[in-house]
Amino acid sequence: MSCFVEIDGSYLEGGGQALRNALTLSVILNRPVRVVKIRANRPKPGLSHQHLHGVNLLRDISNAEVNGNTLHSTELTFTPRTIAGTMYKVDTRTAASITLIYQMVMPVLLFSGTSSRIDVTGGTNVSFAPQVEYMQQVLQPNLKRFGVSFDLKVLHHGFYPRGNGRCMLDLEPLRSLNAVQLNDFGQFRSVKGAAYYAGRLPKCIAFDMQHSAEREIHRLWPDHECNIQVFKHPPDRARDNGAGIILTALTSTGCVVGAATVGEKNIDGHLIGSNASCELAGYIKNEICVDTHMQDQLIIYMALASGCSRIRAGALTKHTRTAIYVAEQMAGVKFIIEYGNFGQTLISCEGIGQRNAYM
Ligand SMILES: Nc1ncnc2c1ncn2[C@@H]1O[C@H](COP(=O)(O)OP(=O)(O)OP(=O)(O)O)[C@@H](O)[C@H]1O
Repeated sequence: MSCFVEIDGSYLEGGGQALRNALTLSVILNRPVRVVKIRANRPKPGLSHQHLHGVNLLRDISNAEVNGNTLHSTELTFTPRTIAGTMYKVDTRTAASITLIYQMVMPVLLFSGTSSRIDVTGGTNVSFAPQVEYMQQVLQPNLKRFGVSFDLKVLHHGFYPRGNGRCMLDLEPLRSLNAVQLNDFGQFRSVKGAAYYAGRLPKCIAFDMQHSAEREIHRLWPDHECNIQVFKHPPDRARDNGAGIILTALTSTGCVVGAATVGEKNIDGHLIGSNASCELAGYIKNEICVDTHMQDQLIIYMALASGCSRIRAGALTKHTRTAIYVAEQMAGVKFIIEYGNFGQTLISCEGIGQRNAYM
């Protein structure tokens, strides 16, 4: 009988997330894994640069035996041996998302015996991935509740198609993860945000994003603070053209929900600002504690935590269902979903209480 847990990479979302979560849990739980039909639902299936660099970084961290770690590979086996936290450096030479590489290795390094520093060159603000500012402003406060402490520095911003961004992630290990209760929205307090532009793009793009977003929030909540700063990344910190917006809403109970959009070709600043603010307004109106993108990113932490975590989210995304599928297969946990009004869901899970074997 095979000693590998088999994960179907085509299940539901069928993107890179099943692969990332499967390998991350494989290392933490020391369970060999085989991932088949990798990214089967994407136009170019198999491992792309981002996934391959993530796999190879995890291989180095865990001294794993890996088969199938080549570009476009649709199947791989991964047998981890250890967790070695220290300094690692990755240069993707593309605009591969830096934050998605961090998404893959961060939970693992929490269970190592020492502090780690991961220096990655790639894309800092690219579509279909968390922007670095989202990681700093939304992921960080949410993970803090689990007891996670990290510092993310952006040395250089990098956009599609050239990349050239560079970040440094410093991470402290922990003994175990706390369970979290992220189900009390409390009172909406304020919106903060940043509209940025870089390279040869005109500043009106950022002002359009700012005006549209502020107008929408002020229209709905005229008495609440809404402060969106406009700024240009200086040329020594961002060589190429790029623009985007990051908004966060804060509540009296410490919930932080975010909406972040990166500008693509023919950027319409008004449209970007209004899309991001409408998304954020939806969370505030429906008292959602965990935004659409944070949902799937917290599943792995809930599965590993000591005790029962509960998060109040909006409609479940395919990414979240995929993350739940992988966590249930790999860690033997069970996620319970309760449905409320206005598309709200309460996601709960009794975590396995994973202990750090190196501390
Ligand atoms: N605007 C956004 N803000 C924050 N997080 C985001 C945003 N867009 C996507 N994400 C997150 O990025 C991750 C994307 O996972 P997904 O599997 O789709 O990407 P991927 O690995 O690049 O694979 P693929 O290329 O197969 O789509 C998810 O965790 C998702 O929540």
